[in-house]
Amino acid sequence: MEFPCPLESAKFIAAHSKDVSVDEEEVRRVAESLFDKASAEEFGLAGWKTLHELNPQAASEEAVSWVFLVDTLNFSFWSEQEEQKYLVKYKGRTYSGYWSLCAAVNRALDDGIPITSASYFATMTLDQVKQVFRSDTEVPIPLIEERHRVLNESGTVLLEKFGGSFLTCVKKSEKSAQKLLHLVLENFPSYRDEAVFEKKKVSFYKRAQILVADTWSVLEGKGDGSFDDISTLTIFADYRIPQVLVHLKAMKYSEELMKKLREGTIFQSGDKEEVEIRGCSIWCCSLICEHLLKLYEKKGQDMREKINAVLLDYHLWDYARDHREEMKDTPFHRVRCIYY
Ligand SMILES: Nc1nc2c(c(CN[C@H]3C=C[C@H](O)[C@@H]3O)cn2[C@@H]2O[C@H](COP(=O)(O)O)[C@@H](O)[C@H]2O)c(=O)[nH]1
Repeated sequence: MEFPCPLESAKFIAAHSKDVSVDEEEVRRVAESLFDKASAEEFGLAGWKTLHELNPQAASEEAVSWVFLVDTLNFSFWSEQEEQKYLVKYKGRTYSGYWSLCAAVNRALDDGIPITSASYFATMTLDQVKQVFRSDTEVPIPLIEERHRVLNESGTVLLEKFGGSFLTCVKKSEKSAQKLLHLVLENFPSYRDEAVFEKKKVSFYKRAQILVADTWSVLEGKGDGSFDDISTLTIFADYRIPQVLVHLKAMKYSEELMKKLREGTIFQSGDKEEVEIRGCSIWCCSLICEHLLKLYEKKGQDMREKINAVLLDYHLWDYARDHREEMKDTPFHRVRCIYY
């Protein structure tokens, strides 16, 4: 099975894109604005645990299983109306979007449901999935049937090929992020996030790459998670990163695309506009990373251990979370799919 490289795909898409463009001047400005932040503690790997209370704080096999379960379901949390959305209350706080998924998982674990165990989610019924991911509003979690299907599929593969444990799959990657990425793509079909653009097969692999990144983070970059090639991953092309890149002016949409987005058009996975938005986002962030490293080099600092697409992505994603209000006039693209 052959898997296109997401970075090469992104370069090709950006070179042929009609409705989305990367502004090199603004990319440079964004890199400069990130310069001081990039050397701060919370920009680093430790932020994954210290900044987010719902993430596992351990680096155990159970914590790795939590990451696998969550990233298998890490897609499509946006709601048609901002005020009518899926929410989950957990330990006195109300969570939305991606964090509502994590809250529901932790709520299930507290209730004694072994939701992170492959032998459980391989044979979960639709009703059990509805119960575990029940909403605290009238709005259910989107794509519940697809979530049920990918849970059963992924759990079955884990049991059949990796003894029920994702850590076994991680160990087979022999501390290579690229090897783990390919093991995930070969074995778990729901992670094969690909499209055809200008007659060429292209890839984004958003969930597969974030699974590798979150595994690196939960293992704190140590032991089985000390991937020496982690910087070969790209950012994860979801629907928030493009929104924040446009907000920061590093990426631009044509008038007609902006109009469609403002109208709330729902695109299909693989549509030309969707592919251009996702490919240009990956390409734009690889340029921001490049500029950031150059800025540090000029200062005689080698930051290759500290700056990579994963940490830039985490930072931009958290930024988008913390700047919802300022970003409300910048639309995000809407696709209902299991890839992001
Ligand atoms: N590019 C990128 N996309 C990410 C994440 C995460 C969560 N990762 C965090 C978890 C632990 C670490 O601290 C990471 O920071 C979720 N998503 C995607 O966002 C969308 C949900 O957005 P909203 O509706 O606003 O919650 C949806 O497509 C989901 O798949 C990320 O990190 N990068």
